[in-house]
Amino acid sequence: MTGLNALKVDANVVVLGTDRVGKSALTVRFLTRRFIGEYGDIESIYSHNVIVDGRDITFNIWDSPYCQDLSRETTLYEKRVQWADGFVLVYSICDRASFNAVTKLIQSIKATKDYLGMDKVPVVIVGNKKDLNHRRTVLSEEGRLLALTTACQFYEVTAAENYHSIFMVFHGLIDRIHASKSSIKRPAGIKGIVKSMSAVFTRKRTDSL
Ligand SMILES: Nc1nc2c(ncn2[C@@H]2O[C@H](COP(=O)(O)OP(=O)(O)OP(=O)(O)O)[C@@H](O)[C@H]2O)c(=O)[nH]1
Repeated sequence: MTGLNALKVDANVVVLGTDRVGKSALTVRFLTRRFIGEYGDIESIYSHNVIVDGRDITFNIWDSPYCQDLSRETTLYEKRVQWADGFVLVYSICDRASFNAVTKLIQSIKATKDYLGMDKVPVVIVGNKKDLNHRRTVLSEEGRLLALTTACQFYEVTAAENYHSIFMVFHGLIDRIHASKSSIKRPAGIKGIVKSMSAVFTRKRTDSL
């Protein structure tokens, strides 16, 4: 059973970014492989099951609208940070302000995690709307540098045109979530305590022979 459980991964992912950067487009593209032009202002949590390399992965994806004043919605914001195993932070390559907002979000996620005494959380930075290269105001190098200095992953994508790169975003994140979950040492349950106690006594008995 342990072997089977090791192949099951549950991942809570929060998608954040300023308005109109393509958060819903990206989420829906990953869930359905489709691009639907307009999505409305709905805050939703989607559940999506995929099997990759024999691993059964359940993504719970929280697509949430942006609130400029993070302090105004502190409780909800903290709730998201507590709930999340990982973040997808989206900006548009044609919108400098959305890129600056991602920089602020990284700092505020880190600060909230520290404040709540929680472990570091995996973050993927996504520059969307790569198809609008002629209107680009944020260089790829800037995204890459931000990721490098904040220990995040980085992708540039076009949610409007491409499924594969969106797939890479979520699967890159799941690998990191999996790694960070397996590195957390869980406190031994009662079974673990009984096991280690009996190991000590068995050793003693053998030692005294
Ligand atoms: N050209 C282009 N347009 C895109 C792309 N992704 C999304 N869009 C468009 O950008 C607009 C905003 O997309 P949404 O997915 O609604 O963005 P959002 O971040 O969820 O927006 P809010 O609901 O305001 O938070 C829509 O008109 C989309 O059709 C892309 O890769 N390329």
